[in-house]
Amino acid sequence: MKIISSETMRDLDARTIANKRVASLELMERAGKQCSEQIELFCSQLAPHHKKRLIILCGPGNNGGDGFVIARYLTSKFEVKTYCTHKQDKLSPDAKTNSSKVSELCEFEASSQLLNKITEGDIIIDCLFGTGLNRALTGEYETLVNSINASQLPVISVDSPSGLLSDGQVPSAAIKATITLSIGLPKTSYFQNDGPAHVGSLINLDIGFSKDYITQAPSEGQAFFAQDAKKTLQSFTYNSHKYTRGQCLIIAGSELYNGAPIIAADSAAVSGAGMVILAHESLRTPQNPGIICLTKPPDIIKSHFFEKSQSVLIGPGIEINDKNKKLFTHLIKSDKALVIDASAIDLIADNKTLFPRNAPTIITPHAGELQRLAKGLNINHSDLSKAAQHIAQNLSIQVLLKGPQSKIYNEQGAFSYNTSGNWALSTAGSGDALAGIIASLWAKKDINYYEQAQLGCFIHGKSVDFYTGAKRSFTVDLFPSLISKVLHSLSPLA
Ligand SMILES: NC(=O)C1=CN([C@@H]2O[C@H](COP(=O)(O)OP(=O)(O)OC[C@H]3O[C@@H](n4cnc5c(N)ncnc54)[C@H](O)[C@@H]3O)[C@@H](O)[C@H]2O)[C@@H](O)CC1
Ligand SMILES: [K+]
Repeated sequence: MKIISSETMRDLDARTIANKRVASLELMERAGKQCSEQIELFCSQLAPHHKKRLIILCGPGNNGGDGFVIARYLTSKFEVKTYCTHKQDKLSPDAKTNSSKVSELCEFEASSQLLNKITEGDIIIDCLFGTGLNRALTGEYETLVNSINASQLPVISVDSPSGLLSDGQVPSAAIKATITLSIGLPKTSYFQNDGPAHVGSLINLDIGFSKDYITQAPSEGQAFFAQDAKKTLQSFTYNSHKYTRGQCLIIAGSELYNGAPIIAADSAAVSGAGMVILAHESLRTPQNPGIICLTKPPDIIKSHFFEKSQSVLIGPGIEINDKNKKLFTHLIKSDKALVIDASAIDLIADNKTLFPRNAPTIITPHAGELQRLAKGLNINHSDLSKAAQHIAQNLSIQVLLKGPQSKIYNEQGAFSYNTSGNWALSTAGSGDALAGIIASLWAKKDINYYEQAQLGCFIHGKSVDFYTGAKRSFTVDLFPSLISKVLHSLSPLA
């Protein structure tokens, strides 16, 4: 999905309204309704004893207007308190209209009391400022935002965490959101400067801007959202069988790291491939008995398992020894779609003359692995994003640079941000699941490999977004069931 500037977003709003495609109040109604659905969904995932009392904070502009619509939709379902910073007659016209529909539920001109009020609730809905914020927050706003951040309460920001400027800078204070509900299209501020540290999980809400306006809007980059995932997830036909669904081979593990292959294989098996073959070094078995396990296979490259596989994943938990070095060179020379993860990434530099390959390749490094590879290839690695782009173009491969906002570069150096996931992913074994998911999605011929890689990264992140327990208690054995939940949310036919 296209990322646009806040200025372009305002222009899109204005054109839509001026050309009478959709009335401004109707746009606000759609925004508020969809936000309230997402808030309800968030509440449904909380522990049963959680009181779910909502505090909606509304500013003077249309961002506040969205808040009044949300209040109207949610008041019959939750205990809702709505506070507005301004008097009703000082609000923007649409905010005023919507405030009048809930005026008996709302306290106006409440700025000075807000500090005491926020702790009367359990979830804060931030509708103070959206794309109209044009300067740093000061005075009471700055104090309020700092107190909200210190409150340890979940905050759902509508369209933008209040205080985040359109270039992603936070000159004074800004809400550190748990979730940001982006209205219309994602804005540059989410991805630049201080943006990533403030937006939390991103969800984009399509409120029905006309397709031609969106096409004409200048693009500031690409990001992958649930809407993209829905379009990219392939469906299978009634006569699918295990071979048409694809076969993927996973070469992973060592005596020491014998869990990594299990996580990768179990994640691959639930992501679409009809057959998953695991070649590994220990007697440990995956959760899924359908996975074919080859323990210490003598020469996997000569086996029919290799021949029949459309994709091969190499890396999770492998030891760098002569046998694996030789195997790696064979794989690079082969015509298989390759997913290269973990310590196998370290073997690329010695094989750099074998690139570009004749088949799609993706590497999935975290920052440290990318730095090592860049060093090995004599590429400047002071700026990791530039190094990733350089490597992608030079070797003609895809590079998935893992991090809080993972980026996926294609062979031409263009990239897209992933928008799912949270810090629960920062646990050992998480990357093995990601590599397994992508290998599974790549176990097919004639697909758009770049789109499928983005889909894989999105599914992986969304799995932990769907996890309803304490984030710190998330363990990687939960990936298979969560992946299945994510896929089902993307399509009832998944
Ligand atoms: N028709 C539309 O334009 C739609 C707008 N929508 C919502 O409206 C938002 C944009 O609305 P607006 O353009 O009214 O802008 P905002 O509601 O973001 O804020 C504008 C107001 O904040 C004041 N302000 C700006 N910076 C400030 C600061 N640092 N300290 C104190 N006050 C400050 C301005 O003077 C103005 O009164 C979007 O982010 C979105 O949430 C949605 O309802 C969809 C439709
Ligand atoms: K906001």
